[in-house]
Amino acid sequence: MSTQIAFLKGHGTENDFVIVPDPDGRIELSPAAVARLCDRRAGLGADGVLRVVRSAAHPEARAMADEAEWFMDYRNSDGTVAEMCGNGVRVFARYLRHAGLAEEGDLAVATRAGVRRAHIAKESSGGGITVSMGKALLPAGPVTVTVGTRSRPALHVNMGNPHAVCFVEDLADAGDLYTAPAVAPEGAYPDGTNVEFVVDRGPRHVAMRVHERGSGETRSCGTGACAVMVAAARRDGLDPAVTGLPVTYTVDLPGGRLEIAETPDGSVEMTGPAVIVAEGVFDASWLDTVLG
Ligand SMILES: N[C@@H](CCC[C@H](N)C(=O)O)C(=O)O
Repeated sequence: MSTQIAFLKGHGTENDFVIVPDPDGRIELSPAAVARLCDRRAGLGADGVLRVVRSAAHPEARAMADEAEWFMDYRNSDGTVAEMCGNGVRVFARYLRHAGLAEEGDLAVATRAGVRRAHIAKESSGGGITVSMGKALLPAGPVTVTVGTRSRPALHVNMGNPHAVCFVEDLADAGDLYTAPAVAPEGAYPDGTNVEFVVDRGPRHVAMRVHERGSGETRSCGTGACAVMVAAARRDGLDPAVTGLPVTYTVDLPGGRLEIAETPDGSVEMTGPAVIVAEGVFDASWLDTVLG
C-alpha cells in the first residue's frame, strides 16, 4: 500500500513554498527529496520547503516547545537547511490559520534562528502578517560583491541568516543572477550568503533583487528585505537606537512589496501578504522512485 503525503502550496510576495504538514515529525525529507519537490519541471516547484512539525517532536526545536507550539523546518530548493526564512514565517503562520491550528492575532513560531513572533491581522483589515524578525547584527569588516568585472562595497547584515547588501545604480547591474555573485573575503561567510542588490525609489523607499543561497534568484526574500532596510537606514544616517524613533522603509521586490520597520530597541518588523494557493497529495513512492 502506498502512502499519501499531504502538501500545500503557498507564497509570500511570490517567494513560494511547498508546505508539508508533519505534526509528529514522521516524514524524513532528505536533501534530494526536497530538491525534487522544489523542481519546477519534475516536481511540485518552489523556492523552498516548509515542514510543519510540533516543536516537541523535533530535536532542534524541543527547547522552544514551551514558547512556540510549531517549528518551521525550512529548506532551500537545493535541499540545504537555512536558519531562517522571513517570507516562510508569514506563509507558515498563514498555513496554521488556514488549517485551524492558530487564530488571528499573535502567534509564536520556532525556527532554527530562535522563536519569531507573528501577528495575523484580521481579514477585515487586509489580513497581512507582521513578523518580529529580531535584531539585525552587523559583523565588522569590509565585504565586496563582484558582478562581471565590477566590484562594489557591500554591508554584511545577519538577520538570523547571512546577507551581503550592495547598493547599485540600476537593478540590471545585478546581471542575470543565474549564478551566485562573488562575495569577498570568503572567510566573512563561512556558510555562504544571500546577496541583495538595491536601488533608491524615493525617501525611505527602495527596490531590490536577490540571489538566495541555496535557491538562486527568487522574486522575494523577507530576511533580505529586512537586511536591506537596515543597510539603507544606516546609509541614510538613521538609527532608531540613537534617535529613539522608529523608522519604516518600503521595500519593493519583483514579487511584491514589504514594509519593514526598525524600533528603538533594535527589533526589525516585517509586514506583508501570505497566501495558500493549493493543496493536494503526492505518493511517497513517487519520491522513492525518483530517488531510486
Ligand atoms: N526566502 C527567505 C530566505 C530563505 C533562506 C535563504 N535562502 C538562506 O539560505 O539563508 C526569506 O524570505 O527570508
